[in-house]
Amino acid sequence: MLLEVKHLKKVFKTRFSKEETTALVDIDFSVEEGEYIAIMGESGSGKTTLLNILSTLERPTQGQVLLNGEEITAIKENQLSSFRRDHLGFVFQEFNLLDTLSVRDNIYLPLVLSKQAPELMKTRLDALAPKLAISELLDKQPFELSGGQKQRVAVARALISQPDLVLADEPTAALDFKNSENLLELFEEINKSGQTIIMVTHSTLAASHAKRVLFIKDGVLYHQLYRGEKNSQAFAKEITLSMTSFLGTSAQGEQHA
Ligand SMILES: Nc1ncnc2c1ncn2[C@@H]1O[C@H](COP(=O)(O)OP(=O)(O)OP(=O)(O)O)[C@@H](O)[C@H]1O
Repeated sequence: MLLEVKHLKKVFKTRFSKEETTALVDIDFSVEEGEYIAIMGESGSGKTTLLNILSTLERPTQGQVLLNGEEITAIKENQLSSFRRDHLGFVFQEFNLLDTLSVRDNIYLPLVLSKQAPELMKTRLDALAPKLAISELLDKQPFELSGGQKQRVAVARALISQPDLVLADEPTAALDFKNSENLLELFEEINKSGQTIIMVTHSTLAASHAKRVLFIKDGVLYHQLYRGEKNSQAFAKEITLSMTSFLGTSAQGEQHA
């Protein structure tokens, strides 16, 4: 099993008050290599907290996360950044590219930080750039790119270290419909080539491209759907029905996928 999430609980305590918020009550699931999972839930349901724990940015109050059998929730503070660099790839809503670096250097950054040889960086980028349609963009600066182009560069940066797991936080939220569709197709292709992906999203459309959707409510995983052989339109309908019946609301986010 690639990822095992065992009985995660997260309680936030505010420093100056006695108030506590239980963001995650008891979250338990596992992920096989090659899966593509979307995590959905209403605002405040605990999605970001869960993703932050999987990213090792946040520690759980109770429970464990194992990646390839290694307990990542127990990694020492001073080893966390190198762990993240070597094993995880991140794609964020706001791209998080550094404007002072060229596109190429942005993509190389995780490998520069882990002191990889320049030849290896070039070989990896030469293989990735055509797949992501960014070959023409490598010498530009991020501020010269459109949102869709920036997100493809961010995906290249996430993939260049050949991570065990790509974690994406609302990756289509800042994109228009067409660029969202392009990014979701790209994620599907990347997944087909073997990359495991976990994506948090409000968007039914985005989730409908995944192979499995986990629904979280009030810090509990209470439902999941498998796509199976369905196309994304049929799966989107099923997700909407689940959202409506289980969450008591209709799915959000259709305006920008
Ligand atoms: N650092 C923190 N300190 C205190 N409470 C927090 C903190 N982070 C999150 N929470 C609380 O934990 C609960 C879950 O928040 P979380 O951000 O995980 O939800 P979410 O599903 O990602 O929401 P959204 O979709 O709006 O991003 C909320 O009640 C939130 O207020």
